[in-house]
Amino acid sequence: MPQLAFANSFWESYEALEKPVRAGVRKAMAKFQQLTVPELHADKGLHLESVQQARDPRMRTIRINDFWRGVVLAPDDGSDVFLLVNVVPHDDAYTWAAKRLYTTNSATRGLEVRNVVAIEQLTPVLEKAASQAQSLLFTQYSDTVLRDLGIDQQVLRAVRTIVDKPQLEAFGTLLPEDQFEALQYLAEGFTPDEVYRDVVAVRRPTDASPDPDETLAAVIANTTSRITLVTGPEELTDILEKPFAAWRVFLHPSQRRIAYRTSYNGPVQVTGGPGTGKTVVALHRVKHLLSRAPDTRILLTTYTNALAATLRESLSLLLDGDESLLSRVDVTTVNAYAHRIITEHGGAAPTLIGDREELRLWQQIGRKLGLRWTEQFLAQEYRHVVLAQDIRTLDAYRAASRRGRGTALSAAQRELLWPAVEQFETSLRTRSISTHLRACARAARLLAAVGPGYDHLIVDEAQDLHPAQWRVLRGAVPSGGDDLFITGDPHQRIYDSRVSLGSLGISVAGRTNRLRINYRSTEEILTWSTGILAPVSITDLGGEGTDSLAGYRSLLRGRRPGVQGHGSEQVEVSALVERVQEWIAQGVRPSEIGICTRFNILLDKAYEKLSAAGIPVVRVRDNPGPEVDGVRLATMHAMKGLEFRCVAVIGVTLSALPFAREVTPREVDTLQHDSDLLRERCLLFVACTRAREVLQVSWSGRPSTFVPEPAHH
Ligand SMILES: Nc1ncnc2c1ncn2[C@@H]1O[C@H](COP(=O)(O)OP(=O)(O)OP(=O)(O)O)[C@@H](O)[C@H]1O
Repeated sequence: MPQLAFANSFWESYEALEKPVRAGVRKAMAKFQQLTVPELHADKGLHLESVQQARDPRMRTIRINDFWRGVVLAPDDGSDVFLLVNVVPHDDAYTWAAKRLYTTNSATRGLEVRNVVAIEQLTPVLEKAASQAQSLLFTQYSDTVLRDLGIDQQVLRAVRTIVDKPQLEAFGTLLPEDQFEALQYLAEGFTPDEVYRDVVAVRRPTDASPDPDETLAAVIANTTSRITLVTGPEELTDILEKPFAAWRVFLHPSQRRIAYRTSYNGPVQVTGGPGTGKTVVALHRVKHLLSRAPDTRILLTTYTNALAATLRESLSLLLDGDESLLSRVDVTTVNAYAHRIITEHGGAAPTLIGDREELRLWQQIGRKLGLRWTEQFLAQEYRHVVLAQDIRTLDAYRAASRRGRGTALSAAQRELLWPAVEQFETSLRTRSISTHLRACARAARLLAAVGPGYDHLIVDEAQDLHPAQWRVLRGAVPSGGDDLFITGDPHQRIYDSRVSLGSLGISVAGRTNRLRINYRSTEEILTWSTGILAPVSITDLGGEGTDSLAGYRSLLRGRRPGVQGHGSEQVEVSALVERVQEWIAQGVRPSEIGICTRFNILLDKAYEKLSAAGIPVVRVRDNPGPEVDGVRLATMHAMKGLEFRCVAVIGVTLSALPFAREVTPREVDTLQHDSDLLRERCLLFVACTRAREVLQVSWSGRPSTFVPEPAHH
């Protein structure tokens, strides 16, 4: 019986097909599993036919319905794996197929495809242009170096014409995949050795010796990063019927290398810009760790309840709903975990209060003690010094470093301030209430006494955790190999937390990894959004150095973000309604549209106007499941970790971002002032990077100064 394999180029077209066409694809595919090779060739319905003047003699098309044809690579070497590469409208199928050539990469031994006709046509033209060019992108690498990385003769000739990175990217869709990727890495400044390690070695089978008789089946088996092989009928049904989540199967080698490394001898850190697949890598790491021992217990944490719910769903998808595996993983937020520890080991858990109530309490205490400091200052001192360092006595407070705080406090002032801390804590205790962070501090102490409850801990969205929360996490697993796997992006810090992981006993030295390819957004969205952060520098995840988005890129292309000012808020909201109607008319499902604002007030207005126009709307904070219809509305904070095909960020006005009330005045504390401003800026960055295909940013009156030039005038 022949076997069937799917190239990732197929999924992109399959996902966009209408239901009846998909059913046609399934039916056609099933035949490949039922018929013998001669029967396949003879089957009238399938109508497997060769493509005239095809550059690759193995190209065939099959009938899906009157309008659609599948493009198949058929083995001609006696092996029996057929590769389904695309689904294309009838008239285009032959031209598409005729131009493509599949070859084996000499270094990775994987199957790659190129648009051979286009490369032939373009190269002479580009050679002419290149002879005039000031400099060329790959001059510093010899032919031998490039050949060792798998670059073949035709590509080499093309490579010698490439002037700069944009030209390389433009060429990208024509070039064989592995070769293109090796070139991209070189263009990013990686050394040939690094490229060999990260792109070639990870794919190359260990026993790969040049074998001229290698069959198509063998080469397909080498190409796990781009091709899925389907063996049985159930597997076929399964793969074609489930919503296709590419990330379940096609990890980028840089992702795979991190997620499936057998073991690490301590905490691991994975960073990368928005949409680079950090969460995906975290999920695959869970899968790997589960497979290593039959009784390991894993804790997977994230920042919000909504994200925890999504993580649970994704994990179930990745583990095929296998309860024996899922039952060994707890997915929760750090705060919820702390709460559980307190109820399990410390008796009744306190009622938790929010920031506003906390400030009110500090205000009362400050007044009662006649202190000159504002309630903000007291709350920040408590958060960034007392809780951050787990300080419990005046002596400890006297000796404490106040690094990161912008105003000095003399010994006398500390003595004056400390009674406020004591009163605050007493007041919480007597009323059986607590702040989230103080509850975490308590949970960390309890954990230290009872000992860790898990073997491995995976932490997603790590950039916003406070030292008190890190102490809880540190206590949840024993120190040692594969204890902590930490993913996060310091560019997305939107809460006021600063940590030094090293000082919390979490050393990731020698175990840091960075992801650079964005799988979520188009390059246009990414470039524009990155502009928001251009003027600032960002402290890295561990709190010791700085981080950057160098080399961060997307392979997706689309429209440039729409950036628009309006005369009034009312006009802005009306424009929003029209835009959403347009998107829906274009076939975008309401649940694939996200709308966000800095404040709930504007969000409520948008809610009303959209509902009045008959558009279904739901609020993200109500945790609508994926099956619930309706445009998603959220504040920028609640957008963390989510993604939508179309995103409208509205109300990006001068007075909303930065929001003055959330920014500590410079004269109260300069460092806090700067960090508050940065946090507001990151908030806009987070909001904009939720968009997959379309981003629309708007304001009324004057725009926020965070909106990158030239839109901002
Ligand atoms: N190897 C892959 N192949 C295809 N899609 C991928 C791959 N890796 C990630 N994705 C997709 O890219 C999107 C972003 O992934 P993910 O949410 O893991 O990124 P992230 O780095 O955690 O983002 P953020 O920091 O913005 O929360 C998701 O839609 C995910 O399914």
